[in-house]
Amino acid sequence: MIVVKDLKRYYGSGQNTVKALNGVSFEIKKGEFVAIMGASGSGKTTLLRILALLDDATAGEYTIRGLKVSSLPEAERSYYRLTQVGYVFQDYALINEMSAAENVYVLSMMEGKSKKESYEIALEALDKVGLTGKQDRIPDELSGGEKQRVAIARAIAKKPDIMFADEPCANLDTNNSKQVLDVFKDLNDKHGQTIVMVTHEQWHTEYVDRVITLEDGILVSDEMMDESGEEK
Ligand SMILES: Nc1ncnc2c1ncn2[C@@H]1O[C@H](COP(=O)(O)OP(=O)(O)OP(=O)(O)O)[C@@H](O)[C@H]1O
Repeated sequence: MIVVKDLKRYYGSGQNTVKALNGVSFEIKKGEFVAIMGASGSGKTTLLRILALLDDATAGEYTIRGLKVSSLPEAERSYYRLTQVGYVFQDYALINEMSAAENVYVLSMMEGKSKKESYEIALEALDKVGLTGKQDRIPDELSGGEKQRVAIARAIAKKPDIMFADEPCANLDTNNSKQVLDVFKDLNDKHGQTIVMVTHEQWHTEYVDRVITLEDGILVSDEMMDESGEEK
């Protein structure tokens, strides 16, 4: 589904060049739940942002379902990003003045769907993340884990090809982290949602199929996991 070939992302120039990604290649199959791990500064967020079309690579090739997205014109990249890619941020990125349902359906409405249809899509997405009945709460009336689940609902409402999550549990305690990871696992198991998640917590590997580890912008290991989070 995703094919990445010799991806590079350099910041700055000359002696100050930072090689955030220095030639990374891998493939991700449809329906996989993949964790990207590695020390701080190893290039995880840089990689995720390029895969989600939020940033451009300096060099290399990137295809999604055979479509060479790395060389699409910006208008098409932007359309693809809006309609096909789900992204979950560390800090939820919810709009405080809007209810949970409104936060979820704002994207559907941007796509031109009616308010009624968008609201129904939002309720279905909130139901999938275990937030039935909380559609009218604003973010301040929700726990951190619930806020992140609203953000996940917003991401899945557009039925994305792929969902990306950048340290989605970074601001959550263990209990809320488990609820969020259970939602990802459920979406992956029951709906075959392809998920790529950056994390630095070893115990999160219990939830995923595969762990890709980066070190200084290079892929240093790519392991399949069994149910207990051990390498197969
Ligand atoms: N906009 C930028 N300008 C310059 N250097 C950057 C920029 N963004 C990231 N970097 C550098 O690129 C390298 C990789 O950063 P990145 O954020 O991808 O790492 P990370 O593995 O996600 O780290 P963390 O776990 O701390 O979030 C780091 O050396 C970082 O300082």
